Amino acid sequence: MLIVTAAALIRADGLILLQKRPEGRDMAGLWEFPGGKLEPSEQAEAALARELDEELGVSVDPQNLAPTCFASAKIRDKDLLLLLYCCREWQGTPQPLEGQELDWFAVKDMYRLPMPPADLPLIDLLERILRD
Ligand SMILES: Nc1nc2c([nH]c(=O)n2[C@@H]2O[C@H](COP(=O)(O)OP(=O)(O)OP(=O)(O)O)[C@@H](O)[C@H]2O)c(=O)[nH]1
Repeated sequence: MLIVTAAALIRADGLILLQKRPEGRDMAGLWEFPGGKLEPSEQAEAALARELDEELGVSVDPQNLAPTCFASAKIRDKDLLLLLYCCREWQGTPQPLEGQELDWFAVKDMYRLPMPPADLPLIDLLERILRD
């Protein structure tokens, strides 16, 4: 089972940061939430804070990562568990440190973006959670 943590970084105006997977990588061209796989015996929030630092150069206190929703999917015969956290407080301005494109989106605009199949149920859940 592959466990992946991902973050919806939510700006004061409500827009959420997504990154576009660069050419040459698996699922290139798809927009995804920043994050990545857990390393062996790594704690989930610590892993996500590490990924956000590596990918975007932002510093996040794991306490500011709010568990929000999850999705499970099969990717090339591997079972993936995708854990989505919301985060409204971080230090630094997100930078595309891995050659990815970055942009901010309203949740309702994510439906028309090409995203990994595992993310589709997350958008729906996220929209409902942020509305309530
Ligand atoms: N970060 C992130 N990964 C996602 C999302 N949706 C989704 O299916 N994934 C998948 O979860 C896995 C995350 O792995 P990763 O980012 O650590 O690794 P990678 O495939 O980019 O590269 P790597 O294996 O060389 O480290 C990838 O297979 C990715 O396609 C998402 O919204 N955010």
